[in-house]
Amino acid sequence: MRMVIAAVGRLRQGPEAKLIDDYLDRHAKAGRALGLPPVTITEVEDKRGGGMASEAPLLQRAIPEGAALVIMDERGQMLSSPEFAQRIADFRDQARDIAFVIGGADGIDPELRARADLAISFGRMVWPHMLVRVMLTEQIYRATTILAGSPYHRV
Ligand SMILES: C[S@@+](CC[C@H](N)C(=O)[O-])C[C@H]1O[C@@H](n2cnc3c(N)ncnc32)[C@H](O)[C@@H]1O
Repeated sequence: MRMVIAAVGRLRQGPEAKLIDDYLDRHAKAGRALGLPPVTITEVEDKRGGGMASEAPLLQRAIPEGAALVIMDERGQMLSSPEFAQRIADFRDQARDIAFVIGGADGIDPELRARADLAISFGRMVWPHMLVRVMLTEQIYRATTILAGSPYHRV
């Protein structure tokens, strides 16, 4: 199984990168016993500024074939953290890779959105894509702790 984040934009060193590294490191350690692999991030950038239509094939290349496609989209479903954890466990139990996709300034191309197995919203407000990356990695780590039964997540 593979877990990847395919994201538009390059993240420079800074507080967001530190948080992401920390959550992914913690997920990698906690996920081992649960059959969850480390998460890798592939960043894509269309240097000609062609927007979501040009970004879509670059994102597509970063998505493993047959992977469950989970897009981050403010129009998506608002899941609780335990529900999110369960969706990850379900994909794992179906032996599917998981590809989380975060769009750029214009969002995610409609064709890619239409193919998503799951669209997740972090609320109806639009967040900067770098913060969505931080929030997503935290929720992946939180999901791992929920599946492990460890006390990081408290209701
Ligand atoms: C600056 S936003 C682009 C928003 C754009 N107006 C759209 O139609 O999607 C960049 C990316 O961050 C993610 N994002 C932003 N706000 C979000 C939210 N509330 N929930 C989930 N993902 C979000 C999405 O992947 C989005 O493509």
